[in-house]
Amino acid sequence: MVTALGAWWDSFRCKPHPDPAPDVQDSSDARRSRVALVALVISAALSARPSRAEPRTSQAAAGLSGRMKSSLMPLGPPVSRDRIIASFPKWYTPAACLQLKEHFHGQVNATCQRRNTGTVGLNLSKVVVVGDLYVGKTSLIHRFCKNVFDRDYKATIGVDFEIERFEIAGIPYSLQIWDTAGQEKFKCIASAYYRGAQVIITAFDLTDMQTLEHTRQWLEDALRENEPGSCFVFLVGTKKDLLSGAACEQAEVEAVHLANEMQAEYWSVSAKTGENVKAFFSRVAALAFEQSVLQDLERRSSAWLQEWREVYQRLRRARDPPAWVAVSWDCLRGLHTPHMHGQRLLLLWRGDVEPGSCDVSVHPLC
Ligand SMILES: Nc1nc2c(ncn2[C@@H]2O[C@H](COP(=O)(O)OP(=O)(O)OP(=O)(O)O)[C@@H](O)[C@H]2O)c(=O)[nH]1
Repeated sequence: MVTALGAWWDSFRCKPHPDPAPDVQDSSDARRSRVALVALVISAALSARPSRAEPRTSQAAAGLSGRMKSSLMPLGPPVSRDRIIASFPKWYTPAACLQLKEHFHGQVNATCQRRNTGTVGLNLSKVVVVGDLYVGKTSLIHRFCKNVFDRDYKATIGVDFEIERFEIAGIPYSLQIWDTAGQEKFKCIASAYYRGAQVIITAFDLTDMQTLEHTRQWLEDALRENEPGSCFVFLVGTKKDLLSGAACEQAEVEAVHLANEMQAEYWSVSAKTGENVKAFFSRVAALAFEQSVLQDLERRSSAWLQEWREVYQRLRRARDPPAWVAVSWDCLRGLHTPHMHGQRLLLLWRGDVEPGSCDVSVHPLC
């Protein structure tokens, strides 16, 4: 049935429809003669089929069944426990943070619970770490990704990157973390990798306030390669373990001031002791994830609205409106809109549900 609907939809979309005659019996007649109610039955096939990979149990995943869930799960081992983010990680200081919310956006929560996140452009965010040489960029990344600390300095040549997997609100998500060289002679190589960053981390050494000043230039260079307003910016003071509490607080006052100027979120960390490192990257991941989901929802909602408008216009003009119309799965969410009342039709099939992964049937009730 799905194939038949798909074929019909192709013909409905591709072939020109006759223009409406002035006295054409349009959908209002259809409305009078037959109010069609449609019931969708999405069959138990959803839950009956075995999943490809058993996901890690999490709150959001627990209520979901079978095929749809598994199609969103990555292949490979489950993410480690400390990469599972169920609630929104907190800021370091409210004096310089990107947002004060303690929960995921309502729409993001709802989308994740339905497992209705898209797949394109959502599963991975690019993070670029910049700053002077020797401030501790590589050490910060290695502490987080490998849980190691090397006291010997080895300069980064050009760039390097790590991919770190998370599960956020039940959805698999990864950060691609780019470590760039701080040495001037490698700057032109590194800057070629700034493009497409969703997050820019500007690092400085808390024991060397000159490196804080230089973060302005690093940020400017990184932003130049990206769309205005498209990146989250973090300012990170490293080597916290080398300062007394009072000295750290003093350095932070200056750093927070600059962070506000840069519209950045501020964090103090130590790669040596690991202090704040996980919390920091969890915050980065959660903010990037939330933004990706919201952007994806926006993209998709404009796509389905466009599609629905097109279908609706054609139906209004059609001499002999079809009994069934195939529209995208996302259009289902528009069914309760006033546009739909009295339409004798409906729907359902969308390309990104795997063919055969669920049975969908439509029952006109009267
Ligand atoms: N005590 C202490 N030392 C640190 C910390 N982070 C980094 N270091 C040391 O600082 C030095 C420089 O660290 P790197 O991570 O290599 O610095 P980098 O910013 O990546 O340097 P480039 O690759 O040249 O840009 C190394 O000797 C590290 O061991 C820290 O949190 N505490």
